[in-house]
Amino acid sequence: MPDSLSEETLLLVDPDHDFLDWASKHLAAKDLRILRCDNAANALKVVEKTPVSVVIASISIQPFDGVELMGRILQQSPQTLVILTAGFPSTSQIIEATQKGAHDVLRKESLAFELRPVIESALQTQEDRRSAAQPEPELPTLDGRVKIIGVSRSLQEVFKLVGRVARSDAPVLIAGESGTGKELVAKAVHEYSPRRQKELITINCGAIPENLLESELFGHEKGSFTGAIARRAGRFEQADGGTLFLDEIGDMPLSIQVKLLRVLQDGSFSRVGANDTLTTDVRIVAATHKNLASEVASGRFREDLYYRLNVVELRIPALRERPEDIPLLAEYFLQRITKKNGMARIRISAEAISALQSHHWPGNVRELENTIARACALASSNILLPADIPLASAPAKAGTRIKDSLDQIINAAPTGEDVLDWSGREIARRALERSDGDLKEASILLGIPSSHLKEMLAPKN
Ligand SMILES: Nc1ncnc2c1ncn2[C@@H]1O[C@H](COP(=O)(O)OP(=O)(O)OP(=O)(O)O)[C@@H](O)[C@H]1O
Repeated sequence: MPDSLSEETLLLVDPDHDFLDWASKHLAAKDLRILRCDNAANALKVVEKTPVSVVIASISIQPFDGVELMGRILQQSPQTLVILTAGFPSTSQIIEATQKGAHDVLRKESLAFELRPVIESALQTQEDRRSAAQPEPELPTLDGRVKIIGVSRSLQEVFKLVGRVARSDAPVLIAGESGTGKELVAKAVHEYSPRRQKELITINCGAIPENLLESELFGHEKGSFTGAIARRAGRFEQADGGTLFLDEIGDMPLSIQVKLLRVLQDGSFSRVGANDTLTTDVRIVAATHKNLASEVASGRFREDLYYRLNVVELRIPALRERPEDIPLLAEYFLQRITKKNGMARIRISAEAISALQSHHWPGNVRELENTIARACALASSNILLPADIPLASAPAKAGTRIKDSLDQIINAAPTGEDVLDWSGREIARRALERSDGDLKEASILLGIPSSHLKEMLAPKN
């Protein structure tokens, strides 16, 4: 350890004595005092008596767990940095621990490489903070419900960021390819925020025609346009006190971007056809699969709005960049799909997992979910082998099948109808039929968002 980190006290809390021995040796340095405890009650007594700079504690310590230990330590010593460790921290453990003030949450198995640099940087943070340290505000107890699977480092960093930003009102911009889980992350931001008792309203800016989007967002007065038969509140009013999730913000027309900017600046807006100004208290979470900076450069997105929205950016990595998430995601979808359909348990072979991990996944997690759903439907035994998994990079035979299906669709289109409109509607209708009318299920089957499916089903003029 560098000299600048001298005269610090580090407390290791873990039930495993071998780990305590290893970590004490591994971190030993001149002028670094290392204390150790194998239970939480004693650790608390140590912190009561001795100023401790950094605590590194196992989440599964006894007689109360590491998260509770951290809460009690931070109550009496808000300056202390607490790092929690767990064999396999769950999404909610990471978010909650970070939100309740953990400096970091680490997987046990990565400690051999990470422990020393993490402690060094924590001690450095302590030095930097020493003069101006402010206690973290106490946070309400949270019980998030959204289930997000992810063990990759990159996704766990996203969870930590969610934990940090959820409690503020700052706008959040979630970026990532289609199907990476942007909507799930938006839900997590809401569910872990103090606004969670109020509504999370979602609107897909790309799926609503420009002339309707304004009234959808801001509401309208009776008679303000043909079809406005009654006064109607918009999404901004409905979401008052809660969160408004603007999906596909990159598709929002420029005329509406100006109005959104006004709400972001001072919380005010007017219904379509009204002169008076209303105010609202809404937290904005926006998402896009587009590169908004290039949309700004090409004049399709307002620069001032971009900076207003991009106060906190959460970037969700593509699935192909985090193949280590695939085994757990596949298992999660398998269990969910078989349970939902009352099917017997289906397992997945190691070879099939390898095949999934080497696929490119242009449709990301949605495509994986869809692939597992199809594999379950077609499975000939209770174990999925590579041959049971229909991946898109399939051989030429698949191309022939697609051509045959296309010929069938084109031949079946009624004369006088636009074949593209008709076939889109037909595909959507068949998927819905196969899913017993369940829109969500049908959208998974096709690998498209349900808002697109709704659009495909709508009759065209
Ligand atoms: N980490 C994850 N854990 C569990 N399910 C996930 C995860 N990521 C995505 N999913 C599932 O994948 C599907 C697509 O996710 P979601 O709709 O949040 O993606 P998106 O990025 O918003 O997509 P789009 O840009 O097309 O709207 C959903 O069914 C969601 O539940």
